Amino acid sequence: MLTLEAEPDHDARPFLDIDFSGGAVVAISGGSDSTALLILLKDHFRARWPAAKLVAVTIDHALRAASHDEALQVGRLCAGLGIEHRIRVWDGPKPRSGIAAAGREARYRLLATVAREEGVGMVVSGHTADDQAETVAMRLERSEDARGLAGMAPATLYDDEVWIVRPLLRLRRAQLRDMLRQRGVGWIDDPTNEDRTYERPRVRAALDGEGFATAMRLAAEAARKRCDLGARAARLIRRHAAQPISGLVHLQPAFVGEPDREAAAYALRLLLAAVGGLPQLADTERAEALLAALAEGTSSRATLARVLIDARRGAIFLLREARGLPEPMPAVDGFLWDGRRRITLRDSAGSVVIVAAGGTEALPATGALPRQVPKSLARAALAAEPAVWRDGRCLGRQGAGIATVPVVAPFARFLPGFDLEPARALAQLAGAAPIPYPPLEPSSPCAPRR
Ligand SMILES: Nc1ncnc2c1ncn2[C@@H]1O[C@H](COP(=O)(O)OP(=O)(O)OP(=O)(O)O)[C@@H](O)[C@H]1O
Repeated sequence: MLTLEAEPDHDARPFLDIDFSGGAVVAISGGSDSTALLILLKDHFRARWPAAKLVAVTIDHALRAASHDEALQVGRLCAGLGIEHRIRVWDGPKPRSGIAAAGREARYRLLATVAREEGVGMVVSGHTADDQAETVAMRLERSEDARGLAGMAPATLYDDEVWIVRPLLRLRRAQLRDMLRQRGVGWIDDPTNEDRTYERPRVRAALDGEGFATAMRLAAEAARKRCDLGARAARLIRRHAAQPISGLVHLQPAFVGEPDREAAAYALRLLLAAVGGLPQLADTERAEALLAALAEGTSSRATLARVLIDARRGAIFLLREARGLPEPMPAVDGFLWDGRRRITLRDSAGSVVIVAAGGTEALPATGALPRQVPKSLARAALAAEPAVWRDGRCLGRQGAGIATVPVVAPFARFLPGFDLEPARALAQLAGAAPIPYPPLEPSSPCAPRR
């Protein structure tokens, strides 16, 4: 049996550092890994968290004829174990290409919805070391950004609210299958897992023992590096960045002279993504080139990753560029507006309200602007902010029971635990709600200092 730099007893007790007091939703497809997860969790809850809620959920992707019956089969397994089981069907339109990614997105959305309905803050998934090694191998092949080589995080915050926890990331699939066989529990083999027209099954088939060990070693190194770099960048953001008015970030010129160049470039990539409202960080080379240009200290204007960078004597400003802003649209609860704001409806039933860019009406009187903020930039930044309109009248940032709540753009949908420190710094900068702690003990990889 292969163990992976395991902490003592980790393999035998994968749930040891997880706080289940708030209960858990178990994501179970019926495959071997999630079936093993369910069995092990059931034991763990009985022994350690007898009063906590455990609910199993199967998503029927409705892509194969057998999926409905398989979901019912999982329901019977759960009934035998005395665990509540829910089935949710992905019944939206299915894209022709990118079906795996769309399915994953729908799955997390449906799982998180059940967690909210059940009043549980955590979804537990059965991702294993095999899944992790495959993920890293695929990212290596695509020569993605080095931070992606960290693979899947032990805990990822979804939609600012629900933690997706992956306790089996250091266990091998073969170990789990052995355990199931010993207990006489069967599982469902999804034919898609063997279908080599898909990338993952191809990578899986090609990954031998050595490839597996290499991928896991790379992942561990990349995770350490990503946490460390993130913490250094977070310090620079806290030290040098401020948001004098909504949508406008002010960077002190000393930022570009910071000796930790790697952290400064990373901080700039994070800031650009946050201001531009993008889920992915700006390109490293371009961010480094921008940093070098800014370090020359001359007045300049540039755009990168939907952000206008305005450097002038004594200040650098970042604001969302005016191009490509969302069209006016009806307000929908939970909608991520331009990647930067979450629309929340409190009590606006029935009223037709449009959220559109163009909040210049919200511009404070010139006297109220902080001294270092040029009026033209303030105006441009506020024009790229959302505003609530009703019957042709602008109600400002909020009104008619609608609020446009700031979120940390690169992490608004998925915040991998590796990135908690920079996400916290960006949340503070944007005036977003503080990011909740993961349900992990502080000794876990990337659990933040409290
Ligand atoms: N249809 C589904 N319903 C609920 N959870 C799912 C579903 N598909 C995947 N998951 C969750 O995501 C994890 C990883 O997904 P992946 O596609 O690798 O699993 P799988 O091959 O379908 O099944 P398993 O991981 O159980 O062997 C699963 O272990 C499970 O926790």
